[in-house]
Amino acid sequence: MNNIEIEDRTFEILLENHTISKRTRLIGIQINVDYEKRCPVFIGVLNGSFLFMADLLKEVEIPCEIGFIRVSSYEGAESSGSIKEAFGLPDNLHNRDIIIVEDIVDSGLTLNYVINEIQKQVPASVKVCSLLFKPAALKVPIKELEYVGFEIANEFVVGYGLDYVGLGRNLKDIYREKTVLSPLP
Ligand SMILES: O=P(O)(O)OC[C@H]1O[C@H](OP(=O)(O)OP(=O)(O)O)[C@H](O)[C@@H]1O
Ligand SMILES: Nc1nc2[nH]cnc2c(=O)[nH]1
Repeated sequence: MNNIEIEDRTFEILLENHTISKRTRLIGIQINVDYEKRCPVFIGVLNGSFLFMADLLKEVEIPCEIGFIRVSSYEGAESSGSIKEAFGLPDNLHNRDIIIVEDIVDSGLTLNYVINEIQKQVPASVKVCSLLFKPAALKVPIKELEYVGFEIANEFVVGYGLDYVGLGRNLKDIYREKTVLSPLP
C-alpha cells in the first residue's frame, strides 16, 4: 500500500500532503512575525521549489516580492557538486531582506553557491527556508538556514516538486526510495 513506481524504482510514502500543508502554514506564520513591517524578497530555486513556494507564499501576509532563479551544473556533472551559473537572479537586492526558498538541502552546495552570488549585492539580510533538510548529507554549513519544514534521513525522495529522472514533481505527497532487501542465502 502507498507504494509507487517511477521508471525502475519503487518509492514509499514519507510525508502526506496534509502534513506538508500544516507545517507550511506554521512556517508562514513564523515568517509573518519575523518580517513584520519589512518587505522581503522571496527567491525560489527552480525547478524543485515551485510547489512549496506557491503554498508557502499563500500563508505569507506581509508585503513581499517574489522571484525565481535557475541554477545550472557543469555538463556531465554527477550531481549538484559543481555549480556553474545562476540564471535570473535579480540585480536590485542591495539592502533588501532576502529569503531563499528551496525544496531540499542535501549537500548544501547549491545553496552555498546561490548565497555567495546574492551576497555580492550586499543585501540587508539573507535567510533560507527549505521544506526538507538532510543533515547527514550536508557538505558545507549553511548558517542562513532559518526555516526547515522537516529533517529527513539521507534517503532519495520524490514528489511535491522533487523529481526522479524528470518525473514525479507533480505528486501531492513526498515519497522515499524503498531499499531493496537482498534475499537470504
Ligand atoms: O544541497 P544540494 O546537494 O545542492 O541539493 C539540493 C538541490 O538539488 C535539487 O535541485 P536539482 O539540481 O536536482 O534541480 P531541480 O530543482 O531542477 O530538480 C534541489 O531542488 C536543490 O536545489
Ligand atoms: N529528487 C531529489 N532531488 C534531490 N536533490 C538533492 N537531494 C535530492 C533528493 O533526495 N531527491
